[in-house]
Amino acid sequence: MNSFSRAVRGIWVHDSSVERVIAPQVANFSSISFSGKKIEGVQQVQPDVMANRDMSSLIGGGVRDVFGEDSATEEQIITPWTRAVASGVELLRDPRYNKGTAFNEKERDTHYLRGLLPPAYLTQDLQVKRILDNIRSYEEPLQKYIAIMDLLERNERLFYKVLIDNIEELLPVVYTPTVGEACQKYGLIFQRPHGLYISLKERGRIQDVLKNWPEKNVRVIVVTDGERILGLGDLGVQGMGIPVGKLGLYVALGGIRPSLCLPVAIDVGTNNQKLFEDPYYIGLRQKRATGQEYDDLIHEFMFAVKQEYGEKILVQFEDFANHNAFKLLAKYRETHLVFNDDIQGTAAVALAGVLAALRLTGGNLADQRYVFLGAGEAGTGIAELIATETSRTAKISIEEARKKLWLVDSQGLVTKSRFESLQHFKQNYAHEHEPCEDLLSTVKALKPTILIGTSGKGGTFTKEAIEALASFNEKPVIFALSNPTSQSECTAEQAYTWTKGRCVFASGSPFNPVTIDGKTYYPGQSNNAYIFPGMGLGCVISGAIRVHDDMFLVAAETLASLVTKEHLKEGLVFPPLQDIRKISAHIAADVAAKAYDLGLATRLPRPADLLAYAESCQYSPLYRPFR
Ligand SMILES: O=C([O-])CC(=O)C(=O)O
Ligand SMILES: [Mg+2]
Repeated sequence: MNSFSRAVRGIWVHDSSVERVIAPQVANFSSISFSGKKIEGVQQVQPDVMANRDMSSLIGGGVRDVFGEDSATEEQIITPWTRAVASGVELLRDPRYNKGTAFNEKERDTHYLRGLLPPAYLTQDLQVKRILDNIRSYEEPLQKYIAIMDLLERNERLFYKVLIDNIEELLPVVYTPTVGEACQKYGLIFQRPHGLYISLKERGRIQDVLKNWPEKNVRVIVVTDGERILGLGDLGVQGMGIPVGKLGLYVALGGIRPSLCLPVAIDVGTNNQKLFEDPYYIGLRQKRATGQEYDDLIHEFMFAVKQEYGEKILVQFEDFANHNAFKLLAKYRETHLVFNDDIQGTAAVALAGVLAALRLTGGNLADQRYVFLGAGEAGTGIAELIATETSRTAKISIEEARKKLWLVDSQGLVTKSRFESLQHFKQNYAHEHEPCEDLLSTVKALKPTILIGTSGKGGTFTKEAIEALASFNEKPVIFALSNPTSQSECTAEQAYTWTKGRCVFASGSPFNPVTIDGKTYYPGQSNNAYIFPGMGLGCVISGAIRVHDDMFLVAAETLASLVTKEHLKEGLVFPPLQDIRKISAHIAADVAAKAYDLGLATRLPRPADLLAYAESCQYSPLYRPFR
């Protein structure tokens, strides 16, 4: 290495504020550009350079040998990672560091930006306002989605600032319902790729693929195989929109820093005929791999991520079809830090909603009778968490507690007589009863106090069923949880109208307030976005190595406890989303405390004030000054 490149190493040591990692994947790589100049002959950074990285990003004690160079044996392949200070046009094109018109005069000089930007200087706040004005000018939700995701590709901090400052307005754009439409048209609207695509073509070399991801210190992965995207079914690899959206919320709602997040779409094909016919489809055009071939790919992935990122990598399974979702969770919860958001996250948010609703309707968990329309991941996940909490608080057996919860699937009421033909995850809820062929007859026969929709099918809470529910409950609780809005079991307006304004209503996707006869009702949003960002932050700050069900129970209790009397007076059973970062910090602190109590936390010593610690770890999207 010549003296010039040694000098460059010295500069790296002193400047970590604008550092970035670049990935010279080409075999003959021999130069990098530095401050607009080409530097020849730089091949490999000494591992000790990494010691000068921003170590606060290694929350909870990450591994130092992040590039795996120290530990590599002579036969092992290493990737010649190197870093450079970004400047000039490259700085403007780097979304992590770009500030656009918010670069000040001094930064424009120091970083070779003169002339590359128009003369005006805008504050970040003014940029936020400008972006909002732009987004609001689009009529179609999908146009808004494209515009804001485009911002993420240009200027990451501005994207998160816009999102964090305007959560209530923008959540429906970056998340349900619009993200559903975005996934359906993902090929058409495809611009720059987000996240990591792992298809059957990468079989046998998934770890190498992970090495192509520019961040080495990943702590949270959201992964889907695209088979059951929201209530929209199989969208193949276009399900990528979901991990990208969910990780956006990990950052905006939870405060996990963006560089720690990795969205993954696993592509094993699709059984969606429409996608085969779509010329713009971006995935493999083959039927879904199943059985051993499927299991092997997932297994390789699960072990590659642990190999690459260590024991404390959190993997969130998202939008897998029922048959795989339960199986994968059962298989990997023993060996990895994993949870399934559709089973466990949805369950925690629904339990929180029920706990808060009981403060409005009176009674306790054990007094309730529940009917679920839909007996898949969400339905059985919620049922099991409610049964667990009921068993714990009422001091009855879990079997007794389960008897209060009834499932209705496409064949009607789940009963003992159907036991043999039931999928295993429904069997705990096959109670003795006469057959009921649909929701209406079930509601009439069982007289539930709480009705929960997890069917993935829109319009399935019929007027007759809701009116029947309202006929024997003063304040019926109705949760229509399926997503996106088109799949919601009923609308907020229908629920309030059919119950003459008496119901406590929440839905998975947002509905606007409804005014009937001069009275306004405020529907709640029972979406797992209340839980997973805080759950993830709690795992990361405690260095948890496994997710225990009690961590979801505590997350639900914490969320419910944050619902105030004032919220309840308005009929709200969830706290306002605009407070979500605080809510997430509370959930994170309590989840972390539970992880410590259970001996699952590795970040030692345990911080004395976990809430203050959680808040101090939250990512801020404010621009940082450059030299
Ligand atoms: O993404 C959402 O809005 C909630 C969720 O996990 C699902 O519906 O699959
Ligand atoms: Mg989901």
